[in-house]
Amino acid sequence: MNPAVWIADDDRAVRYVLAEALREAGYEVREFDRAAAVREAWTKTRPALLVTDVRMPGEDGLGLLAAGRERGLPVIVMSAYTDVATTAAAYRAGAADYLPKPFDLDQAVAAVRRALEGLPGEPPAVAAAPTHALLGESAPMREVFRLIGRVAASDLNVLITGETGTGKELVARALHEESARRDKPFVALNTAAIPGELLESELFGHEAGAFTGASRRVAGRFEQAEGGTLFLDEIGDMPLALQTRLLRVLAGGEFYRVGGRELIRGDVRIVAATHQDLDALVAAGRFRADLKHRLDVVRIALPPLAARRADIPLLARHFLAAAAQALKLPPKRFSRAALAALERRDFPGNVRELENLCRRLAVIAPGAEIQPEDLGPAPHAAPTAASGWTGALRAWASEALAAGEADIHARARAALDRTLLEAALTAHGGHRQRAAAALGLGRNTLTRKLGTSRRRR
Ligand SMILES: Nc1ncnc2c1ncn2[C@@H]1O[C@H](COP(=O)(O)OP(=O)(O)OP(=O)(O)O)[C@@H](O)[C@H]1O
Repeated sequence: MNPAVWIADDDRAVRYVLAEALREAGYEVREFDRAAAVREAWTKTRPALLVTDVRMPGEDGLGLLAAGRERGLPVIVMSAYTDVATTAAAYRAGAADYLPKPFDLDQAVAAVRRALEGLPGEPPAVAAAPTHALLGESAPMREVFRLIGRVAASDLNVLITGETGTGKELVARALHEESARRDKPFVALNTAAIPGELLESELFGHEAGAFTGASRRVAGRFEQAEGGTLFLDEIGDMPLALQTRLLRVLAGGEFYRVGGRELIRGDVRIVAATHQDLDALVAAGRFRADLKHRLDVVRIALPPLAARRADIPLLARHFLAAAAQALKLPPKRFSRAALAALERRDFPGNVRELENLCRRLAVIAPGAEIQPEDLGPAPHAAPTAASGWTGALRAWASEALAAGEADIHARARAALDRTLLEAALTAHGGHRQRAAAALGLGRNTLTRKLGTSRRRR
């Protein structure tokens, strides 16, 4: 006999399309419009799987989820209300899967098939809903929330990828706050912001006298994060020697402080992030493949803001209100036209750039309602091949190529970085964070580039 799948949803249209798709896939389907009807039915017979909506009149789907789990039933939860907290709550309560509405029917059928193939492990204890400010309603962000909810409770290492300013650190925090480790520390270490020679002692700590200037024992980030989560930002910038060391620690779960003899056992979940293409770094021999495998167990790819423009109004309103509150300024709002203009605008610095613009507007926009003209000129489009400096660059490259010079690309990049950075630092009185924001770079990226361009000089 075909496995029986029950669907509970007060929306007839959803029940209908889902039921049809599942029947077509060979399942025996029964439909229910409320939780009470399901409860009554399973006193007589039980399905192989229950798919339930969250919001229904009367008892909600999370109640059914709990009751279903008590009966050992796999339960898939679906909802139009997707945020990290509800998604994670559903997983914590033992949902086999979570389908954000509107969902793709193939995706729903695949989820049913997966859930019937194997029950998830025992659900971890349910805790109070944590708070964090990861916003988004667009389809790609819903998918991100789903992934966070799904993997937060597991202890798997996660690799977060995405351009600068897309929210990688926020995702790392959300993973921590939604996990059983939430009462333990979340410790972040930016690999790019710390000189290579200091990184080892930053990570693993050191004993007094381990090196010149080490006057007392210092705990490293690994120790500080004990029982919690260690967020390694810009992991692609980690020097190779340290990658080897980190790999050993991850494999063995033990380490020594620098200059120390005491073996320390650590229980730390690693969440790493990079804006670089780690696979390309591996191919280029700049990142250890075995370390990548350790870190890249689950990958969460954050889309650039350009791939989720629908979220711009929501984010902009939030940032504007938050800035007004933080700076104790009278609240302002965006006119419709201003929001529409923002939605069309390019933000190479992603959410961070949008946030900075909103802060600026909270302070400088003249009226209570922000108009399109208050937004200021859009960031300049990249110059075309015919215009000024690319013409000069082309001439330079042709010459260098003709002369058979080496490292042309690296030298050109170094010169490009240096020129942009110097211009931005001059324009912003040497203030790194402002210079970075003006260029559409994260502060970390700027720090890294400053290091690189200084070394090359
Ligand atoms: N989805 C979001 N909702 C609300 N705020 C966000 C969101 N994404 C990013 N932000 C805000 O944008 C800023 C940049 O985010 P974050 O530092 O997490 O980015 P990042 O990808 O780690 O950047 P970098 O690679 O430069 O370190 C932060 O102030 C963060 O709070």
